[in-house]
Amino acid sequence: MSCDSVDRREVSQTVNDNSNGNGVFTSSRPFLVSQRLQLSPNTEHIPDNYDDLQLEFSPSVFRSLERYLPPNLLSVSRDVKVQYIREILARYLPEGERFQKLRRYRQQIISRYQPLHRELYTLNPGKFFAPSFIKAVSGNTEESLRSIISEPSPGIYTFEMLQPSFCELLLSEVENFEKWVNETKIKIMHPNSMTSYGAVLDDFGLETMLDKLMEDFICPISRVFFPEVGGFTLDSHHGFVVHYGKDWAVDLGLHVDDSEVTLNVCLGNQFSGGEQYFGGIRCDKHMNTRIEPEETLDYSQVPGKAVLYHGHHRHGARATTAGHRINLILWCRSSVFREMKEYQKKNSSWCEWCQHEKKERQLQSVSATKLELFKMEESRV
Ligand SMILES: O=C(O)CCC(=O)C(=O)O
Ligand SMILES: [Fe+2]
Repeated sequence: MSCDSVDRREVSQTVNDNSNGNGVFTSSRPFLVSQRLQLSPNTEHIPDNYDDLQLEFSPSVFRSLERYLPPNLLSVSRDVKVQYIREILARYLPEGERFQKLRRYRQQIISRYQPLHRELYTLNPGKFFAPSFIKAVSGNTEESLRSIISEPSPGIYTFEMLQPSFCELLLSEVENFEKWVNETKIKIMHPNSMTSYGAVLDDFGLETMLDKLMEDFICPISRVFFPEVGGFTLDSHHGFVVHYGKDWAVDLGLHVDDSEVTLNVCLGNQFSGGEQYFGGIRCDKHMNTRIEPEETLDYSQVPGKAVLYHGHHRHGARATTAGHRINLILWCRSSVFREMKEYQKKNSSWCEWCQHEKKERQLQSVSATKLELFKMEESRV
């Protein structure tokens, strides 16, 4: 089942790059603030005109909200502003209405788009996955999974997953879809507010296949490695591809995903650079805290190979310096976990900063108690 559609908040929450304390993770992309409006308008700014666009809210709403955009977004293209403002406005639509809208949007695309490789639309493990991956998941034990999984840094799991022939087919399907979008001039939604270069696979018919992939192949892994965020109850996803290179995005700033667990698989092609970097797991409250040296990891993308991580494991992508890199991303969510509001708790068991603060508090309290005891001893002597 997929109810990602109800929740089109697939906006990565971005971390202010300057606040990580080491200055390594800078990015040339403009999306370096959380997706919010400013408290007061920039009265000097002259907004764009939105009259020619068919939008679900009046053009005047876009014009007036534009003045409230974060300063670094005031000068980006109108398309990017539209996307940003639309996603903020969508939060105010009743949930049912949002769901209907997304269903209609998908229906419109699916009824018009002719898939190139129909065999991609039904999950076929033998054709899609590496035999070692199928064997490990069918084993369904921590031991069988660990036999194919590496953990280059705590909480980051990598493994061979997709067959080269599947990657090629999916790349060709995405290319075909994007060509069709260009030809028909249909307006499609970007994967999220940080990523304008890419396509949402769920929007053109791959939702059911990806749902099955998550349920049958990712859940068994996240059940073992991510129980703290409901890894055994993943029940919806947001699936998309992202493009990097000269004609696409260059890099991606440090951020967390709107997911409990994220699967990221490189599909190809030939490229240099584009490493994914990581900087520790943080809850919303501690997103801007510094990265500890032991939390950093640079992971080089290899076609067919997957990386699986906690959605709040901060990460970004280094510049793809040559060629074209395309990755398949699956943001996996658990409605049970979200319902429990576990991630809004004061102290998240999985946030490394919350745990660090908790330890500090315990140490302080032990020292204070010791000091008091010492004072009492002193006064008795
Ligand atoms: O560049 C990548 O592979 C990571 C993309 C990513 O983190 C995202 O789209 O949320
Ligand atoms: Fe991400």
